[in-house]
Amino acid sequence: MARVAPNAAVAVSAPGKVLLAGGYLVLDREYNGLVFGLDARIHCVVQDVPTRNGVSLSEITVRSPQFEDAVWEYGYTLIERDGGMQMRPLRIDADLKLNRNPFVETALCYALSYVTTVSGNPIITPSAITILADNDYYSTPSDLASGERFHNFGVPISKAHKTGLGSSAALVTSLTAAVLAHYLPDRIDLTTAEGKRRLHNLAQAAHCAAQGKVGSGFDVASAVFGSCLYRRFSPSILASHSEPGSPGFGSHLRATVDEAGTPWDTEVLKDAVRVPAGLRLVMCDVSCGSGTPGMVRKVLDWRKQEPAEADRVWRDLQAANEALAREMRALAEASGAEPDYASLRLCFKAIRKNIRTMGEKSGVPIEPPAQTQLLDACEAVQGVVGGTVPGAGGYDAIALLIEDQDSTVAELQALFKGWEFKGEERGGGNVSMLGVREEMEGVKVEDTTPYEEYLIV
Ligand SMILES: Nc1ncnc2c1ncn2[C@@H]1O[C@H](COP(=O)(O)OP(=O)(O)OP(=O)(O)O)[C@@H](O)[C@H]1O
Ligand SMILES: C[C@@](O)(CCOP(=O)(O)O)CC(=O)O
Repeated sequence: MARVAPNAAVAVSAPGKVLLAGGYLVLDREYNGLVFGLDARIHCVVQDVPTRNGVSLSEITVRSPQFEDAVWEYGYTLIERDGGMQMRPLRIDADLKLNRNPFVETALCYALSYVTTVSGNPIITPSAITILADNDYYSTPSDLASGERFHNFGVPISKAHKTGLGSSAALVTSLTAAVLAHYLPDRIDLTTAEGKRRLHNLAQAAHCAAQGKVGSGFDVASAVFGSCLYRRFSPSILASHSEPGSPGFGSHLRATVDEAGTPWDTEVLKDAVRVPAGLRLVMCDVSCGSGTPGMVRKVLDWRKQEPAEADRVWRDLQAANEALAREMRALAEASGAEPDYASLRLCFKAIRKNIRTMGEKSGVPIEPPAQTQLLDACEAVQGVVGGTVPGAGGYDAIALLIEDQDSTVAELQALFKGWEFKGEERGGGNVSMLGVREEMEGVKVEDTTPYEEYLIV
């Protein structure tokens, strides 16, 4: 039987995200979210492992060399009755504990199950996969003295400080894309709309399975398509998906990904999202204690209890979010005259006001007073147009739209240097600017040369 013919080595990268507007709303298909890709990417390189003396073991090794103990070795077996590909973790540490990475394991299981079903060929050749993450996922520029392209953090991933850029979605997307490009070079083209759509569907299915719940998927969508106005898929598309290993999983997955039965109703509007020339996004990491657990559940519980009041808040916030997207696009398309950011400022004010209402009414600190003070202070800086608590909000981050000039960045840095969180039980935190900005493009097939020094040869 012929083997699935791989490319010798392929590299793919996918961007991180910020949900500038639309947190909570985007969980409901009635509403949408304004999501920006960020220029912090996760890169995956798949290399063919040559067979020795004609003998090849069915093994795939995945390494994430920036972290300690970040090697995952898998044996893979095709399960009978079309059950898909089973990944068996092989490496066991001294305490007989398996060091598992559910995102890597599930993404591989889904991608290889899809590859074997599409190619009709059960034989997958062994490979070595390297994951490389841009440093901003786990640090700020001032944390790093080395200036190394891919910093060695010297800790296990579980101990790394996450900055909230959506590492798991970017990882699942780039890993899935790299496996598809490696094993199905003639059957999927990630530069086409159709190829991206299949990648999106497969990565959403794997990401939901790995995290054990069907979220809105805005992070996977922006990892695939880049910045966009996003309307989620109906959760029913994935809610009743069969389990890997169960009879028919392979065909079911293929039908879902290729939209053989039900088409996916995801809406990704790329043209609706622009950043006007002369402006940029800035992300700031706030370490002011940890976020409140269960924020999403509490907000949704309140919405269920008070549907009429919640609908008003949802509608007002949606209108404010749409106005922001519209205004940014209008400014991007306007030419000539000196730009006037007055309406854009009002859009941010309206979003923040509605978010605070949502937080007060549901009893969840979405834009808590500490973040209100910080955002107000940022908005008073010359060149700052406006800001939000992105995504689910809380104490973790702020996102700002600013004039793209060094003086504004320097003034913000100075503000953050002396910033103290006051008047809350969560004192002692600090604020730092990440080295990232918006990125319009999603998944990219990359040249492998820049990664070579990090690969096992
Ligand atoms: N560089 C990496 N190498 C291997 N696995 C990684 C890497 N980065 C992230 N992961 C996987 O993703 C998990 C983190 O996912 P999680 O959803 O908790 O964070 P996140 O996606 O960064 O969150 P957020 O949506 O708040 O930004 C890690 O525990 C690990 O399994
Ligand atoms: C609250 C929510 O709408 C956004 C969460 O965003 P983030 O993980 O905080 O960036 C949840 C979701 O969309 O899955």
